[in-house]
Amino acid sequence: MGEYKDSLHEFEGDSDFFPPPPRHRVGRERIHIQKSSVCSRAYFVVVMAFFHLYIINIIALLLYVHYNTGSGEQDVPLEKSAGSPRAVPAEHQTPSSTAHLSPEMSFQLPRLEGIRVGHVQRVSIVPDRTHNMRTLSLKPLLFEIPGFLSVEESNVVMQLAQLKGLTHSSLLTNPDQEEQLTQDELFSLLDLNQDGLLQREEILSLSHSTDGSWLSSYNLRKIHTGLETNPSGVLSLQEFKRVSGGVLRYSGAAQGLDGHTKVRQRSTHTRLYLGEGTHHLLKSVRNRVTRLTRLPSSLVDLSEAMEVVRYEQGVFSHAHHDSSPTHPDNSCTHTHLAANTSNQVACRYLTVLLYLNSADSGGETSFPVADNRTYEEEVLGDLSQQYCDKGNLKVKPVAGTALLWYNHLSDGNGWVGELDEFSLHGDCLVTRGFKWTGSVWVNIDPDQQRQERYQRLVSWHPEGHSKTPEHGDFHQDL
Ligand SMILES: O=C(O)CCC(=O)C(=O)O
Ligand SMILES: [Fe+2]
Repeated sequence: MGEYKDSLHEFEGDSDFFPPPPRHRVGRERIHIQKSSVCSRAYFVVVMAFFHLYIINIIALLLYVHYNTGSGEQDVPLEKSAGSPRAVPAEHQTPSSTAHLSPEMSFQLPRLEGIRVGHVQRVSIVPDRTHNMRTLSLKPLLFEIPGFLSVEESNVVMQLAQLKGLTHSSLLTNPDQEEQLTQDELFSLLDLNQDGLLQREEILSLSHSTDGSWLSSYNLRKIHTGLETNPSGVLSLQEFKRVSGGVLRYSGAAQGLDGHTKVRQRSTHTRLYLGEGTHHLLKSVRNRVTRLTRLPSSLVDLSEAMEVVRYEQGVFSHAHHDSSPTHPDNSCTHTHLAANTSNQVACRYLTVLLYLNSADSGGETSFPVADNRTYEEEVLGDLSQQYCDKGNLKVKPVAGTALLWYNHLSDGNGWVGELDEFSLHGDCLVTRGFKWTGSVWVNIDPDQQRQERYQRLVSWHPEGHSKTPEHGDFHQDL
């Protein structure tokens, strides 16, 4: 402190040394002007700096909002171009626009974002209007789109299905076929990867067979318990026969809830082709699915035909997955032409389920483990109808509403990854009236190269040009 004072005094002394500035007005003003110009320059620099920062912030904010809400992108379908998805304005998209995957490009499948449960985003699936899409769950990634079809359009789809003719699934037409599947055959059906052993994933995923029959919860539990208590954690054919103890039956008419197989009964179905040459409404359904999912149209175009199902009162199906676990030994039913393996499984990357009417009562679609992280422990034993009462999420059928969910996770590189076990779902008992649905499955092989080989194969043309695939015959009778 003392030092400070001294130096201060020194300074004061020094200042006395200099003659005081002339005490006239002009001099004082000049000094004043110099000071204020320095101040205003500094002030100007600071203000400009803040102004620039402000502008930069605004630009950054606008960019953030643009890219995070997908504004502009939300309303357009994606088409593949030069190796990356490119936004194509809705009005430029034609029903025949195709986006072919090419082997030299590492294409990434666009995937919708759920953000959070209850989040609503606007989507454009038909020109000149938008729809609300609500996130129902994140695991599985599941959305609801009311008004995907108008009520009139839904009626037309039901009429088209009736015109085509609705049939019972082949195994169910003859109740005498009940005992026709032996345990060996059933084992072979369950053994998805055909390695001669039943793994837990196989039992979890294949409670659903391609013929529309379902294993009962009783049988599933029995097999699962046998598998869990087996030290090896898998079941050979002999072990399978031992644990299933002869009571196992696979197909046939319903046998009540006494623990035996109960199958989807009194439901009839047909397939409606969505490709070129079909009814314009069905082509429009395909285009809406393409625009909603933002997948390349070639993937949607080459997918299986829409399945229309009519459920009568008293009908339900057990919980199941629409797709199959990814396994190198499996080939997808849709791409097996381009594969060497003999084991074919359904590869359905996503499902778009259309409610064609509002069932009078019951008939909800239940996702028993949606967003439930404790599912492993509690669900498998409850794959019977109880999943309806206990299910985490139940969606009531409303005419024209569509559900979209992903049956597979992403593999982290923008392609199809593991089966999402949380996509387990089933339809609850229709307690009054009828229920009509249309299921559109987009088939994508988890093996990207095989998918590409397949697409090259089906779009091959004798003149050497790859053309829009003419696959009418190919899919007509799926
Ligand atoms: O009808 C439903 O609610 C679900 C139908 C379904 O899951 C299916 O057909 O795979
Ligand atoms: Fe399903």
